[in-house]
Amino acid sequence: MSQSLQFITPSRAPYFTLPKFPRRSCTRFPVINLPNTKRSITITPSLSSFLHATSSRSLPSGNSQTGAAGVVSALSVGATGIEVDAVTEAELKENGFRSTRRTKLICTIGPATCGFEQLEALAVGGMNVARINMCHGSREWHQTVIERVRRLNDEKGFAVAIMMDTEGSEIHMGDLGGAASAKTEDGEIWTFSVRAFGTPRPERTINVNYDGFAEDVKVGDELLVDGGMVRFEVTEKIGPDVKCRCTDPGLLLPQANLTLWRNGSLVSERNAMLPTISSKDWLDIDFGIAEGVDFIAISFVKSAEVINHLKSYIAARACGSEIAVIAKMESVDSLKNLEEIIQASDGAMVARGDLGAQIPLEQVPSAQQKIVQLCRQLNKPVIVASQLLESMIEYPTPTRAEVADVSEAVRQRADALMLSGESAMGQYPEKALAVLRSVSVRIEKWWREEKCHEAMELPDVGTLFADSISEEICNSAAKIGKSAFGSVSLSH
Ligand SMILES: Nc1ncnc2c1ncn2[C@@H]1O[C@H](COP(=O)(O)OP(=O)(O)OP(=O)(O)O)[C@@H](O)[C@H]1O
Ligand SMILES: CC(=O)C(=O)O
Ligand SMILES: [K+]
Ligand SMILES: [Mg+2]
Repeated sequence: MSQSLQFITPSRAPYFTLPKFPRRSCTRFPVINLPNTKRSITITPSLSSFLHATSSRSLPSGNSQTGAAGVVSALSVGATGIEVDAVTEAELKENGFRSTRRTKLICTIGPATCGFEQLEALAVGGMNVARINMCHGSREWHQTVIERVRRLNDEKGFAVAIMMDTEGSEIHMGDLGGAASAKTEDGEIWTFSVRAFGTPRPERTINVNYDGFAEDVKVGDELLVDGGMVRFEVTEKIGPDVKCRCTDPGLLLPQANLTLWRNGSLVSERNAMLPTISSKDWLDIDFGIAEGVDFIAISFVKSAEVINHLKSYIAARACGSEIAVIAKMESVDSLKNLEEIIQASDGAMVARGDLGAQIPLEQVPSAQQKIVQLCRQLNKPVIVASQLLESMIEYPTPTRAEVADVSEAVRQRADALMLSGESAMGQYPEKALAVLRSVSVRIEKWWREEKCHEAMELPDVGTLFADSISEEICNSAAKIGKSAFGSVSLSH
């Protein structure tokens, strides 16, 4: 943690800091002049990409001198210079200290972005974290991606972290016999089955990973694929085969999640007993620990217990490791136990894709607002994920509604925004990232200038008497700053 952040809130972890930075070697950059400050400082690429933006949240607005000083001190200041990564350095050179973006950007890496040059283009475009989703691809495939990201960091001065996302044991489809997707039409009958199909597989058949599937479903149930992107009605059960009629057509993607609804309620039968971390997930976690990933995101978290268990496991397996555990909020259970899960985790993700299949879609925005706000109050980083720029999988420009959605997440002060299909298999990954970046920077500027960011009351966090005094001094300093400059985040 940087000194300035300790100065701002001595008893708190910085509000924007994800706890771990990717390992990389430190290459010294030449001395440069920073336009806003006229100060000559040495910039070194570093692991502090998450730190510097934290500070911009706490800066008084409308005073570049104070702002610059705040940022300078909030960066990791080594004996010989300030540590920033290559992207921040470019931003600083171009626009000065006030330009530094605080909203971090996460890109899911898939076939569209796994090449070294493609990864480099994303890093140049502002990717702070590369996410690998263990639902897809082999461990060897993921290992190659990790190795390329590390090489980018080492050779080119980036500070891109790696997040590994577990598959989880929720019910999902198998692959599509090698096909990238399968189109369904209204009224078509498809068979969902736990049987293994030979090749070539019969037409319109889908494997399901959960043995109890045929027993759990009832004729008349609604089957939602991929958070409701495609819908079926169960029409018949024949042994292990479940025949379904397509009611909302769309594209089926490999490994897509399946959710059952009956009479307007989510069905959780025996699948509710499946462990949050499956045996395959544990092997993936061992892989992640061995590869030294920076974050492990746990899918379909139901309670704090699983987070505590995983944290103990990591501590025992990787002594001294700082792998951060992110709880993915994508189930009804996670919403019921929100506070205890967030408290136990190092950060949370609003995983709106699957969440939208477990609660009515119209409740997703309020769930997002609640999770983001609670994370802010509990001082945990929070990621808003899924369908931020869904149309950009196919088109080079976003819809106005998507831009408004991204803006709202930034205005709520989400710490990070995540691309999924847009960067994993879309046609315009770099353009989608550029939209996230420009919208983030614009909204941050807007709230600084118009002083319109979300007000926030934080609970007292000083546990010791000395902590409470320090906290009070900081709050008072922030209030003085606020009256002088009009806008200071009292929170940090
Ligand atoms: N490593 C990969 N290999 C192949 N395709 C991938 C890979 N990662 C992602 N994809 C594709 O991108 C799509 C969106 O990725 P995303 O990570 O959101 O997956 P998902 O299946 O929706 O699961 P989750 O709920 O965990 O996000 C996937 O459905 C898949 O088609
Ligand atoms: C990211 C994720 O897992 C979801 O939105 O479902
Ligand atoms: K996943
Ligand atoms: Mg999910």
